[in-house]
Amino acid sequence: NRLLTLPPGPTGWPIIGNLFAVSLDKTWFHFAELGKEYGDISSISILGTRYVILSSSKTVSGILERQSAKCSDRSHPTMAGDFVSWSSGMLFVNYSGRFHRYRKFLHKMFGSRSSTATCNPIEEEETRRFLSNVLEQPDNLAAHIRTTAGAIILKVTYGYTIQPNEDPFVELSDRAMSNISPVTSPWASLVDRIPTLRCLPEWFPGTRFLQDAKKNHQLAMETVTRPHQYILEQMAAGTVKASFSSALLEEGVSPEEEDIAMWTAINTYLGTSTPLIRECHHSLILDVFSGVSDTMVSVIHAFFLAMTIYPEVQRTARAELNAVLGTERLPRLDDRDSLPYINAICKEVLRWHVVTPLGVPHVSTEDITYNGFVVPKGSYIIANLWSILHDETTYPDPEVFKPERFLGEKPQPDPQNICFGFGRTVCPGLHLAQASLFVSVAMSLAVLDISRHVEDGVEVVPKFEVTGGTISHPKPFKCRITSRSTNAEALLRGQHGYLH
Ligand code: HEM
Repeated sequence: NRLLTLPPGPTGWPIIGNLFAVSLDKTWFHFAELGKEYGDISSISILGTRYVILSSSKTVSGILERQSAKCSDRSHPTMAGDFVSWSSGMLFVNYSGRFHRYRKFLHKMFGSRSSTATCNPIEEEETRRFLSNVLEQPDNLAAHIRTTAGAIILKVTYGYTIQPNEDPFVELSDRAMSNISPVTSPWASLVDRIPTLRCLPEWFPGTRFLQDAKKNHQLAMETVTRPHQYILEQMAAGTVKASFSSALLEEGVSPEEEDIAMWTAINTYLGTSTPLIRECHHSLILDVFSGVSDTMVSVIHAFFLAMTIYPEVQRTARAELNAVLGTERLPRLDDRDSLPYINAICKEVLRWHVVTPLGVPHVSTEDITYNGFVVPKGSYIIANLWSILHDETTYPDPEVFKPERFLGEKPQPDPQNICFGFGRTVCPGLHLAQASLFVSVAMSLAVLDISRHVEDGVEVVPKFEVTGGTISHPKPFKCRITSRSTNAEALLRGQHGYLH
């Protein structure tokens, strides 16, 4: 149709297009500017690839949701996928039969609030352990958050309890992820563009990264197969604990399904920690799985930051906890429906600090038309979640942490419908993530007092600053954490029969 045009955007140079026009750091701010200048659907081109940026709920719903069948593919980076051997990873498989089976398995286990309910005791137990550790060593908050996120997901996925120090599985995945340099090297982008370069001989100058990639292959495969082996051994010995993997394998699966189950499990474990996602700009940096960049770690950290900056929110939350639960027990996941203010805090954390500000790019498998524009086949479609969740017409004073915006007669739109992505690739872990966040927030508020760090007798209000990258984290900040009351601490330690 001759009337259709590409979504508007800045004029680029021949061949390189807008290569040097896109800011690498916190690209979502730059894309938000594009949205203001060119409208809620805009586009740029880099080295022949078109990136279409959606900056409103309307465009996201019109394209990623209503035309989901045409735009649920992912990128297929040669280096990370074929070479370093993550090609079976969920974020790399094409929108195909294998992808559907991953989603089917994940949906079965985590597809609804009730199906994730089997994980509730794990979430509660690990959160109690987290709180005890924080009270013992409050200055190590960041490390405790990271350990807990890993502990929960390993137990949920494999029924495995991590060892307090130097756990072999954690160590293995950390090693695999930190060895990912061949994928992040600038050379990787060249191999992605010109896959035949992978055939260069080892003696060829500058090909060291190819050898490093080969070494990483072994490590990557071990990371995928070792936890799976652990489950099989536990099953054979009759000591297996209920988990995502055991539930799939105990049904009796064909070898092909077993392979899919193994990869689905690793997607859950590592994918939670950090989806391996392609950034959309020049150096084609891949933000990789690593304990450092982790969705749950990022959101729980943001909660502690918000409580430090906004003490009045803590006071209101405690009043609700006291009124609903009294002082005789700690909150549980069962209490979710009776604690509206705590739920509003969870929503506001997800809106205020957007963990994946640009989501995960979708790739179109055919031309898509929308509102007089054409999104050509093969385009990367990026939803600017940050722009949508910080749009001041939807969320007045977007930079202010205000849980009240989700209460009352006219609540503002629920950010959970945005921050987990859209369409057929919407985050399959969203129910698990919501449960984890609720239990951390409610139990932390019941047990801890989070206050500001005092320097020379003056309280320091931390700034809300975040890192760039596919998964954005709050920058390190100082806070003071103490026990809220001896009663709360006693409840945590089980003196009222709550701890088993
Ligand atoms: C606050 C926590 C989390 C946030 C903000 C988040 C966000 C996202 C987003 C935006 C996507 C891309 C959706 C799209 O294609 O539009 C995604 C995908 C994904 N998430 Fe999450 N996520 C979180 C927690 C989790 C958890 C707990 C799990 C594990 C069960 C998980 C597993 C995955 C997987 C496997 C994908 C890839 C889905 C696919 O390609 O089909 N995430 N997540």
